[in-house]
Amino acid sequence: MLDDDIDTESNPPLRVGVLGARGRMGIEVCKAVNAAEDMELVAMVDAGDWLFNVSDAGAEVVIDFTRPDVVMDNLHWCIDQGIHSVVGTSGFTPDRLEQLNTWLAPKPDLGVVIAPNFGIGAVLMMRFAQQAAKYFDSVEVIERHHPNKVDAPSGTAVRTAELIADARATAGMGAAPDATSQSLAGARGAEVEGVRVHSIRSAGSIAHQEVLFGATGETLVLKHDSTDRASFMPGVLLAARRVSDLPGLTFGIDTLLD
Ligand SMILES: NC(=O)C1=CN([C@@H]2O[C@H](COP(=O)(O)OP(=O)(O)OC[C@H]3O[C@@H](n4cnc5c(N)ncnc54)[C@H](OP(=O)(O)O)[C@@H]3O)[C@@H](O)[C@H]2O)C=CC1
Ligand SMILES: O=C(O)C1=N[C@H](C(=O)O)C[C@H](O)C1
Repeated sequence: MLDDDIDTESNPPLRVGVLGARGRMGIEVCKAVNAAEDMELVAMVDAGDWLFNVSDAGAEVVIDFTRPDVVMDNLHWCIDQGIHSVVGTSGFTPDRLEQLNTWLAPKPDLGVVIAPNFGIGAVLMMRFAQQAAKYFDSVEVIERHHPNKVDAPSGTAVRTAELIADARATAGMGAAPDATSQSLAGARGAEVEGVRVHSIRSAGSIAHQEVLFGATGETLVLKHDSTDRASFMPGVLLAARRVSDLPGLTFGIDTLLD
């Protein structure tokens, strides 16, 4: 559904390098790139491997699913090398995005696409949450992930909370009127721009989120489940195909879907 018209006759395959290639997402990305007729997987790099494997192999686009603590160094290197990047790794604060813009400034033709979530359903959930936000006084985000996730809250939950907070501010709404008092630290979750976010880590889970809205006499629950990491691949491949035509920094894949 997200496939572009792919002309494999006249165009040489897109040369792709994957960072974090031995991780949960990296393995899935390598599989998806290998299966894409218009792409060639030219480099697989994981912790301890030499980044220059990517440039030596002539990669045009790097796909990074590594860790929040290493992704900025990877991106700095890719930008220096003039390689476009598609990034799923979480942990992008406004400061980090500003830093990336500084690094990108002298490279006007280079593209970086960063998405908190490449799943189409998750992108729509965030969009719907943003639309619903101004109609409900109460809102909380509950995310659930596999037990080995390194960060909490998830990047998706943070982005969802930011979008909700923006929509509430635009509508002139204040903070949610609900009690924040707690007799045990953490019971009311973490606060992201005034929106409560709750993180669950559990065996048997992959990536799940609910956004719970409340108003007098009614609730609205937006729920999204990634039950397989394959769910992220159409979005990742779409971004890889488009990134060279998107100079500068693109945050989220919303604009690529419309
Ligand atoms: N945007 C999206 O749609 C999605 C985003 N994610 C995000 O992607 C990231 C990765 O998730 P996941 O695959 O589950 O994590 P994993 O821990 O399974 O994979 C990360 C891999 O990167 C490796 N790595 C560490 N440092 C480097 C480095 N400097 N260069 C290259 N590789 C390195 C790790 O090695 P080692 O284990 O030895 O450290 C590991 O193999 C997370 O931030 C997660 O939140 C996940 C799913 C979807
Ligand atoms: O670590 C994961 O698994 C995921 N990470 C991303 C996030 O932090 O939001 C995207 C998705 O939720 C899966």
